[in-house]
Amino acid sequence: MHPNKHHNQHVPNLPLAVHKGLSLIICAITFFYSLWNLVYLKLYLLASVELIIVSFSLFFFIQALKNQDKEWQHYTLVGMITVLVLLTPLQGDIRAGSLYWSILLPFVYFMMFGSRGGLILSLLLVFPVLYIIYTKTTHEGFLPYRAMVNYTLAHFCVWCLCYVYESQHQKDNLRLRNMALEDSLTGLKNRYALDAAFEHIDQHNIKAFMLLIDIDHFKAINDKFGHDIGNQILIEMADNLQMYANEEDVYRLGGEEFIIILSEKCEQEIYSTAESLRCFIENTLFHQHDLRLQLTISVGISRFLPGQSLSDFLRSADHNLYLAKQQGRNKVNHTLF
Ligand SMILES: Nc1nc2c(ncn2[C@@H]2O[C@H](COP(=O)(O)OP(=O)(O)OP(=O)(O)O)[C@@H](O)[C@H]2O)c(=O)[nH]1
Repeated sequence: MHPNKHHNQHVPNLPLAVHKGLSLIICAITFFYSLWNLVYLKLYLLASVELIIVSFSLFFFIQALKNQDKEWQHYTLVGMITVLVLLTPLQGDIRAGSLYWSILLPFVYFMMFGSRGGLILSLLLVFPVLYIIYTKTTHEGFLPYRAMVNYTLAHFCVWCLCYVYESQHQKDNLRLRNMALEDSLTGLKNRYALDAAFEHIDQHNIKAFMLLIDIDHFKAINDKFGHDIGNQILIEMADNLQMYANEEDVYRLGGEEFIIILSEKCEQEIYSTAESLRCFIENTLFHQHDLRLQLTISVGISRFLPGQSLSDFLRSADHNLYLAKQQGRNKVNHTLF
């Protein structure tokens, strides 16, 4: 083990989904209609509303490009599209077919607000659309009623499709996210999850400590008993570490290295926890098939200093771990007091 031999690779933060494309498309289409309504149809109120929407969607697009889009902007954008889609047939002639655009709204709602938000907003949309169909369709041959039934059925089908698709999409996203943050062998959180935890510590200036734990002479176990037994030992070690800390605070960094993040404790408590963990592992027999293995760990502790990067936080723990190994292993090394 050498200090600073790893922990330097940059792990990007996953960006929040932004709807750049949607705001740009809305901007372009609405601009086209605003010119049409202004110049040809002379529908000045509608054209003015459309030009306001053009300006907002352009603004949202620029914000999204800079990854500075806010939640209220998403709501405002969707609100504006809804108003536009409903206002156009009210202002103009329903036979021009502008109400057809309303069939797209459930897609937008589900895309922007997920399955629950999409479901509610799509349901709310039905009432004003039915009102418009009823009031703007000529009352002959049951036309308004036939149009309302057709619209309701079509809307219901789109609604179901969007709901099924978006629910599955959300489940897949959650599963992928968990997979991305989880160590596949031990089920512990991985380095990516550590990045997220560190961001929280850094942002809230939390008094946090890192225990960097390394199994002593693990290579010898692999060499003597094989890689599979080595893997089982790592799993058993992960279980043991979880008994010493909140499950959420234990990470596998890779190989035979683990991390425990402890917060809101004093230096003495941190040292005592690390020391009792070391003793516990030393006195625990690892059971693999008919093998009974006794293992030891070395621990390096670091304290998070405000403004420090994760690499620095890790480097400091790594240095203390290196010293623990130098002192003969089965040791806790720290510079806490
Ligand atoms: N079974 C198994 N072995 C792994 C895994 N990842 C890394 N290793 C092995 O872990 C061993 C780590 O060995 P070293 O870093 O040399 O250190 P060590 O033998 O533990 O000795 P010290 O750390 O100096 O006490 C290497 O043999 C790696 O092949 C894994 O996922 N499964």
